Amino acid sequence: MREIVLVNCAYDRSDDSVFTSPRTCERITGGRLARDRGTIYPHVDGVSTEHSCQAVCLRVLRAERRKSVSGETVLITGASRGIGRCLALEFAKHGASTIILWGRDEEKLSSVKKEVEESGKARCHFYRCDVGDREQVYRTIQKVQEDVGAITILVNNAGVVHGGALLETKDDNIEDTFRVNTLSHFWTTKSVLPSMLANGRGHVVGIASTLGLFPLPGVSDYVASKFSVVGFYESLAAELREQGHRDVSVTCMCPGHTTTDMFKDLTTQPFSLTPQQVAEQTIEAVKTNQRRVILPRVMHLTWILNSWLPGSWMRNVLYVTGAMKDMENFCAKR
Ligand SMILES: NC(=O)C1=CN([C@@H]2O[C@H](COP(=O)(O)OP(=O)(O)OC[C@H]3O[C@@H](n4cnc5c(N)ncnc54)[C@H](OP(=O)(O)O)[C@@H]3O)[C@@H](O)[C@H]2O)C=CC1
Ligand SMILES: CC1=C(/C=C/C(C)=C/C=C/C(C)=C/C=O)C(C)(C)CCC1
Repeated sequence: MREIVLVNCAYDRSDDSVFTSPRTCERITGGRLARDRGTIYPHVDGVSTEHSCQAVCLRVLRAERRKSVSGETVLITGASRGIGRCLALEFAKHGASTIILWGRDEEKLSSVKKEVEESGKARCHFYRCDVGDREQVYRTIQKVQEDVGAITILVNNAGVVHGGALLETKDDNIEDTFRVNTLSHFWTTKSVLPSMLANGRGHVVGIASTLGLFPLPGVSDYVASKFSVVGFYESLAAELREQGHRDVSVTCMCPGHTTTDMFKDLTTQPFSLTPQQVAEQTIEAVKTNQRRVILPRVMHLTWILNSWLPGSWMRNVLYVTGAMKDMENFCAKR
């Protein structure tokens, strides 16, 4: 691990990154750190200020912190299709030794297992598990640990959307949304965390959504479930840090609209992502220990403006871009 002293930096509290100033870093530190000018260091430890620092030295442990996923045992929920399937293939491509797929459709899981095994050297197993059922999650995790051993990377990806205006949404659907999109993250994480802490090695990843940061109309249960899950990862990251467990990391991914089955009726979205892009960025986030990732990056702006500007701003943008019409169609089909 390399230790660098950075001078004249800005610290971004949202993702723990430090930006070095392009001009003054060189002047103050001399030639030694010239190559660090204008660099962004993600996920920096040991920063005690939240503001721009003028000529303040920060001790930064970095670069060699970048980890590899090679040899890891990765459990992915909701891996039968969409983002989960791409995550399985991508982890295999990046050298994970064992991939464990969870879902409810055994036929589809079996076909993803085949794809993973054909794509490289990873071993792959699949288990039928409804993540919305707490007892099933506990039973299945135990079976996985007996069959395969300790899970070192957990990706909570499974999700559902029912959608529709609140008064037209069935109570059962609201409960299902919370069971799958939110509560399941508690059950799976509680099950794998003890072995991660005991082994001093692990990473818990949650696939949340930009809808966990700002709302859209017509999907209030989905939005609320994602806001909750973003809160879960924020709090868990803080808790592990406070307890001194620096070898177990937490990442919360917040992708915007992605071209899978889930929101396939949102047809005219600008800035849509492919599931492959989300999978690639997730692996990059794991390797660089990022706590929260918002995709595409332009959505940072939406999130900030939504907090600062009146609600009518967002409404107008959604009308002008056609996103509101799309949401209406989406709801009408539910
Ligand atoms: N699509 C989008 O625009 C975005 C999606 N996301 C999030 O990404 C994640 C993946 O979504 P995406 O790939 O698009 O969706 P898909 O609908 O394509 O896939 C959802 C996956 O979740 C699984 N799943 C659903 N319910 C359960 C359950 N009760 N138990 C176990 N598995 C279950 C499905 O498996 P099964 O075969 O069992 O149904 C499927 O594998 C979700 O959490 C979603 O909220 C985030 C941002 C944008
Ligand atoms: C807010 C906003 C937009 C729409 C975002 C949408 C429609 C996001 C959908 C996200 C989904 C479906 C997430 C699922 O989890 C635009 C038009 C890009 C312009 C900038 C402001």
